[in-house]
Order: sequence, then C-alpha cells, then structure tokens
Amino acid sequence: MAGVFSYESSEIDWCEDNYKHSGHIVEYFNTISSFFFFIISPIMLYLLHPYAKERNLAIHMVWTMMIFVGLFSAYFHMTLSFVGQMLDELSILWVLAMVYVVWFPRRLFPSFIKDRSTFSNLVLVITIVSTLSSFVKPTANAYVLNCFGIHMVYMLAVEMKCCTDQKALRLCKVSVALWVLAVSCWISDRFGCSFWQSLNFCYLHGIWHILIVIAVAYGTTLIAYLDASYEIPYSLPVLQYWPCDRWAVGIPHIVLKGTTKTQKRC
Ligand SMILES: CCCCCCCC/C=C\CCCCCCCC(=O)N[C@@H](CO)[C@H](O)/C=C/CCCCCCCCCCCCC
Ligand SMILES: [Ca+2]
Ligand SMILES: [Zn+2]
Repeated sequence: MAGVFSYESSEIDWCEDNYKHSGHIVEYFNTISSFFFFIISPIMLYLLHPYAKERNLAIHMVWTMMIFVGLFSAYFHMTLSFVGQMLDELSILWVLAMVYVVWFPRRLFPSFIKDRSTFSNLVLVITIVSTLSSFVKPTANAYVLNCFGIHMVYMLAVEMKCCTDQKALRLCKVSVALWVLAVSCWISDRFGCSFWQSLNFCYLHGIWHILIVIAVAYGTTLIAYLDASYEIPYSLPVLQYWPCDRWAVGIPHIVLKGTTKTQKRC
C-alpha cells in the first residue's frame, strides 16, 4: 500500500530530468510551473464574481477546484508517485464535470433531458463511473481527459457559429490558439523527448501547465459571457480587458452594465 505513495511509483515520467535541482523534488520546473494555478485561480474568482453573483454562485466551484488541480499537479511532479498521478488526473476530471454542469448550453441538452438538474445528475453518474474506470488503465487517463478537452472546444465552436460580436470572436481565436499551443507542448514532451533532450530543452510539460491555465482562463470567460448573454440578458454583459480595454493583451473579464433582476422588480 505504501508503494503507491513512494517516489517514482507512477508509470509516467515526463521529459524533464529527475532530481536535477533538488534531491526532494523529482521534476523541479514541472512542480514550480504548477504554482501558476495558484496565481490565476484567485484572479479568476475575483473577475467572475459579479457574473457568478447574478447567475449562480456554484460557478465559483470551477476555479476553486482549479486550485486543487494546481496543488495535486505540484505534488505529482514533486514525487512522480501513483497517488500523485491519480489525484492530478481525477481533479482535472471533476473540474471538467463541473464545467459541463454549470455551462453546458441548455439548448444543446440531449432531447430526453428536460432541465439542468437532470443533466447534472447524468454528468455526476458519468463522472463517478469514469473515476472508478480510471484505475483500470491509468496510463490512458490523460488521453481520455484530452478527448473531453476536444469535445469542449467543439462545443465552443458550435456556440460561436452564429456569433457576430467581434470581441467574443477575438477571445475565441486567442483561447483556441493557446489551447492548440498547450496541447502541442504536451504531445511533444510525451513523444518527442529524445529530440528535446538533444537540444537540452526539456521544459515543454512545464510550459504546457502555464499555457493551459491561461487558455482555460480565457475559455471560461468566453463561455461565461455566452452563458450570461443567453441566461441573464437583462444584466447586459460586456467583455472587457484588464488592465486596459484598448490593449492587445490583457485578462478578459465580464462587466455587467445592466441592472440586476432584483433591482428591476423594485
Ligand atoms: C469551452 C471552454 C471552456 C473551458 C473549460 C475548460 C475546463 C478545463 C478543466 C480543467 C483543465 C485543467 C488542465 C490542467 C492540467 C494540469 C495538470 C497536468 O498537467 N496534468 C498532466 C500530468 O501532469 C496530465 O497528463 C494532463 C492531462 C490532460 C488534461 C486535459 C485537460 C483538458 C483541458 C481542456 C481545456 C480546454 C480549453 C479550451 C479553450 C478554448
Ligand atoms: Ca522526468
Ligand atoms: Zn503536469
């Protein structure tokens, strides 16, 4: 039993050299880069708060759970233990489930599902089954998770098909480009390690951590904006960039220009 906690008990070993910078941390840069989740998550909780307050506070679960993804990712790369691997992958699975529960568009529900609470129960059952199945062939988990990621990008493309809002279109292009870049780093680290070792550059998995957290920040803002436009249109959601809306780069967030539902009734 203790074996599953022991260093390097996972079947997975990323390209970065082990114990290069510390005798206690197996993959140093991969561990350090996981801390990006701790920087981005509180910022996203803060930026999404006005929208979450108006729509549903359960939305905050997504970025709260992302803090745990960062924590488990750091633990996994620090130890490369089997327990670390499972915590890392299962925390991602549950965040993905949460994203489906809070943001999956109502009009795209399968015809036999009438409301979001039935949809949430279905997602819960699928997530529990996937959690149990993840122990059957743990090396396959990461590929399955990436397939869920592809499905999310596909759903986003379906949602954006009729969109004419230039700011939303731009945010979509940047998010998808970041995601493609992130996944390319992940695949390249997995399958092209000998090439990167010959260049003495084995940091692609750490770069994936940084790019994917930014892609998810951009992607969740966009999906939240689309959700607000459909579900709480009276709040007049607008996309803006922080710190300056006119700059080409910045952190996107939603500003609600309208009155709240309660104020409207008064
Ligand atoms: C439509 C846009 C909605 C965006 C919602 C995205 C929800 C993402 C939920 C979790 C993503 C966290 C991924 C971080 C992983 C960090 C830990 C890690 O590196 N783990 C690896 C081992 O160290 C493991 O091998 C990785 C497995 C693959 C995870 C795949 C996650 C899919 C992410 C999908 C992101 C979509 C972004 C779309 C932007 C347009
Ligand atoms: Ca390694
Ligand atoms: Zn990782």
